[in-house]
Formats: sequence, C-alpha cells, structure tokens
Amino acid sequence: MMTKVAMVTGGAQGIGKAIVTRLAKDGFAVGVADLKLDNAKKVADTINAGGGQALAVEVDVADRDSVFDAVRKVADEFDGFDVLINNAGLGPTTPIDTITLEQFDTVYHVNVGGVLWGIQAAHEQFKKFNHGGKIINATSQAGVVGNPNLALYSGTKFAVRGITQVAARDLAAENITVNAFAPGIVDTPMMRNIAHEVGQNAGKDDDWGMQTFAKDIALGRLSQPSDVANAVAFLAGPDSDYMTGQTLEVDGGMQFH
Ligand SMILES: NC(=O)C1=CN([C@@H]2O[C@H](COP(=O)(O)OP(=O)(O)OC[C@H]3O[C@@H](n4cnc5c(N)ncnc54)[C@H](O)[C@@H]3O)[C@@H](O)[C@H]2O)C=CC1
Ligand SMILES: CC(=O)C(C)=O
Repeated sequence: MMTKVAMVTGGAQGIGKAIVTRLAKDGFAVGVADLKLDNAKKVADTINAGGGQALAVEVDVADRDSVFDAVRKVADEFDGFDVLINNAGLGPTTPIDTITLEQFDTVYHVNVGGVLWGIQAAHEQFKKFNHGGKIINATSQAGVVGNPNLALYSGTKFAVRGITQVAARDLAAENITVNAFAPGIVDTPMMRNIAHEVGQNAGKDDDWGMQTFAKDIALGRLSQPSDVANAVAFLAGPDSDYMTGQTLEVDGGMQFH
C-alpha cells in the first residue's frame, strides 16, 4: 500500500508538533510546516531519527503563495498528498477597546486566510493526484462559545467552522472531507501566554489567568497536546471517512451540544 502523505501547519510546536509526531507514528510521511524553520527541522529530525519520514518546510500561512509552495514541496518530496491539517494560528489577548486595525489584519490573515489558502493548495494536489483527500482545520472551544478577552481570536475561530462547513459541501463530490477540531485549554506556549496576559490585566498571577479559562473543564484537568493529536489522528484516518463538515470538540467537557 502507498504511504499516505500529510502536512501540518504550525507543526514545530504545541498542538501541531503533537499532531505531526502522531501522524508519523501512524505511518504517514509528514510535512512539518512552520514560520520557524529551525524549530520545524528539529521536529522533522526527531521523526526521521525514529524511523519515520518527515520534511521540514518554511511557510507563512498568511501568504497564499507561501502556502501553495509549502504544500507543493511536501507533495513533490513524497510523491503524493492526502491530508492537510490547517493548525497554525495566533491567539492574542484583545479586550474590546484595545483592538487595532493592524491586529485585526494580522490575526484574520493567519487564522482565517491561512485556512482558506490551505484548502485551495490541498485541493490543487488532490486534483493533480486524481483522488480525494482530507482537510482538517483548527478551531477552538472559543470558536463555539465566545470567550472573554478574545474577541479577535474567537471571531476567527467561528469563521473557521463556517468555512469548514462550506468547503465540506463544495468539495464532497470530489471525495474530499473537510472537518475541524476544537481543543479546549491546552498546555502550550499560546495558552500560557494568554493566561499570563489575562492574569496581568487583572493584577493576578498566571495560574489565576489559566483558571479563568480552565475552571469549567468537566474532566478537571488541562489538556495536553497529545489529547488533541489523538482526535486529529481519527479525523486523518479511514475511521472518519463518513464524516464531513463537522467540528470535533476535544475539550475535556467544556461545551456540550
Ligand atoms: N493552546 C490552546 O489551548 C488551544 C489552541 N487552539 C488552536 O490550536 C492551534 C495550535 O495552537 P498552539 O499549539 O497552542 O499554538 P502555539 O502558539 O503554541 O504554536 C503555534 C505554531 O504555529 C506557528 N505559526 C504561527 N504563525 C504562523 C504562520 N503565520 N505561518 C506558519 N506557522 C505559524 C508558530 O511558529 C508555532 O510553531 C491554533 O490554531 C490554536 O488557535 C485551539 C484551542 C485551544
Ligand atoms: C486559546 C483557546 O483556543 C482557548 C482559550 O480556547
């Protein structure tokens, strides 16, 4: 059987690193795509040293050409393309009155633009290889329910769910599924930074900032990146073939529907 090929944006750190590492273990040849190429190389080196197949590629997901280039490089290197995980994102703390035009542009170009360009670039490869594929987008529990202090971020993550639903309908006839995953409060540099800023704004410490978000997790613990990677592995594999347009919430029981 041909080795399947997947690329993960933001694969050098946090949730993306856990996803790319898990997919390599599941037998995928993987592209580790990140703005920080040195960090992506470290992740790819570790996967290759462990017997997997990985290629580090530089990408700025806000730049359409850069996304197309990265996807093409991974597809050319492994002679195939099957799964794209649009994981890269920015999570600034943005109390309503502090939001600037520059922040708006930056966050929407990365979190929303990056997903759109990723869908287009993956579609190009699926057509080239004449088969379907899977596109998996990172939203958040904050894209299901608005979270305090995160107006820009929550707005972009709601948009990701909308784009996921539309792309699922538009691409279904080509046997392409499009789903999203919605993590909760995951112990990564992004979340630690949010906790720090929210704590500071309230004159409190980082733990207080983290608890502002984590207090309603039914399972009573913060998420590790591997919790999310487990669910994404399901979305990337054949057991999710009959799912499209869905958002899989992996939040330890924060939002119930
Ligand atoms: N940490 C959390 O609690 C949650 C995170 N998420 C989402 O999961 C995804 C990953 O989050 P984390 O791992 O926590 O983030 P992180 O900030 O720890 O890591 C993000 C990675 O993306 C890369 N990146 C940033 N901008 C980029 C760009 N323009 N182009 C390419 N790469 C870029 C960074 O270099 C970094 O390696 C994001 O979309 C985030 O919104 C969703 C829910 C909760
Ligand atoms: C950063 C994030 O996605 C949260 C707080 O849900």
